[in-house]
Amino acid sequence: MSTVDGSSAPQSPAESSLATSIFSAKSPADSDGHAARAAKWRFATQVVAVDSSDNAHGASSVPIFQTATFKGMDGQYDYTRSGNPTRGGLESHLARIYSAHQAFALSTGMTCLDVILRLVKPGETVLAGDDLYGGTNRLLTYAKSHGGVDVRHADTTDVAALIPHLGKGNNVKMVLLESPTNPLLKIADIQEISATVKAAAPDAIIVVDNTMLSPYLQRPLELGADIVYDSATKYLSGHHDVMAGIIATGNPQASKDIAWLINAMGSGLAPFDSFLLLRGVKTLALRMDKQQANAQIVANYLDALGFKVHYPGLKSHPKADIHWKQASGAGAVLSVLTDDTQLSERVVSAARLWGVSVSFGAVNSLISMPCLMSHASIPAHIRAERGLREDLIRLCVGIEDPRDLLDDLEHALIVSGAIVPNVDPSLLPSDKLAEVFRTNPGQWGIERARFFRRPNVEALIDGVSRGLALDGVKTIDSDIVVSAPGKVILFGEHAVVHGVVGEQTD
Ligand SMILES: N[C@@H](CCSC[C@H](N)C(=O)O)C(=O)O
Repeated sequence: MSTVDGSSAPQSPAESSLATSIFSAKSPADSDGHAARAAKWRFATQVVAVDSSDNAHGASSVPIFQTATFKGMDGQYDYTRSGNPTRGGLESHLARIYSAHQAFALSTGMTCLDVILRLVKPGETVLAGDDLYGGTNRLLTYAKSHGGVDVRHADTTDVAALIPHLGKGNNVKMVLLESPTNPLLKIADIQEISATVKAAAPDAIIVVDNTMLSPYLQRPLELGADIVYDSATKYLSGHHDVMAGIIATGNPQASKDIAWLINAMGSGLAPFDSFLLLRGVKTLALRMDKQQANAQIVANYLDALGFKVHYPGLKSHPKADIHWKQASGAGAVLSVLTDDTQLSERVVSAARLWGVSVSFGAVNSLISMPCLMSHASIPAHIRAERGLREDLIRLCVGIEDPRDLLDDLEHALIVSGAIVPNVDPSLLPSDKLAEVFRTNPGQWGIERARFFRRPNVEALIDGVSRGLALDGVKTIDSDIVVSAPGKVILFGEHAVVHGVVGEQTD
């Protein structure tokens, strides 16, 4: 048969019986045991293998049904607030990767928490951790002041600390956990807490905010949680180009309640955002592997310099054993203390490749000061009570070349005065130390300085890539009092920096 241009080349797709057999757009028949084999696919395969068969034309990507309404009275869909095929395709995919009874896509992580908190009635109690995201704390505070819910906070790294709150009189209806926590990377034993709570308060719901690790690294539904939620703005989407949240439920009752609330409240994710999120989810495993390898390198580097680093991938983490019992990776968020708030502000303002921004989980690395940004909504006296220090810096590691990340971070540490390169004060008589600072214009406002011999970055990277834990280089702390002419002005959540930071003179 000749084609439009007169050539005799066969049409594509070929007009043959083959088109009705092996090229069928429908998913392969189960007669060949495909479903059983697919059930064994590993996570990195599952996230990519999106079932897009539920569409009229066999589109290999789930189509965007950018519509608010659907015609007729007896179809599967009538109104996108109640359901939409694009969002449905995303939710079916997410239910598979969470191994959930059902999954729901919402507009943000906080929308997820708002929906979940509505399962708690006035007079009932929510027991939450004492290190948790600022927005979570804000919403819990509102539920208490305006919803009549009794909200209590306890140290979830210590299961025994929860028990006094679980007595019948306390009417605990929900226990809300993060692990690792944002931003102190504290670890809660999800399985032990679930078992302890269910024994003391059988009707209580265990809810886990799993945003810091995603279902790739931690699966709370398999550890006893009833409901898991993620800010999908973070690792699930991975590119900071969509706001979204995911609720995954572990049982039919939770699914029924959550589905009812989302429809009633209209908090379902829009069709185009559902398409963007589904697109991002496909590379979750690939991105997270690279991001957490980079995070381990950065954590080892800062640990080697003698900084106090919070990261479950470090042997020094107090609850690393609990973490590795329930998670398969350390994640890509770490936090570090400089012992000096103004010094931390200078470090953050001197970073260039590390973007000064809230949020985490994207392919580009971010640096922030939680007390001024993501956790600014927690009152200062409560931050202090909870050990959330003003000088804390949070690092959210992306997929860049780790050498560039370390170069940029080290530059910021040097020009801010946090570290002094290649100076070993044990070789200098004490009266020479002040001279060292006077000749290093970046050494402004430092009450303490760390001297270090720069770790061998290539060895550091090679070590992490070969799974070796590197011992840190020795550092020497010296207490030096130096005048502090530098100024850094920060407004609210964003570091708006005005300051003059001297150039490092070699
Ligand atoms: N202005 C926002 C700050 C968002 S913080 C986002 C993310 N959860 C993080 O931890 O960085 C607010 O006030 O919530």
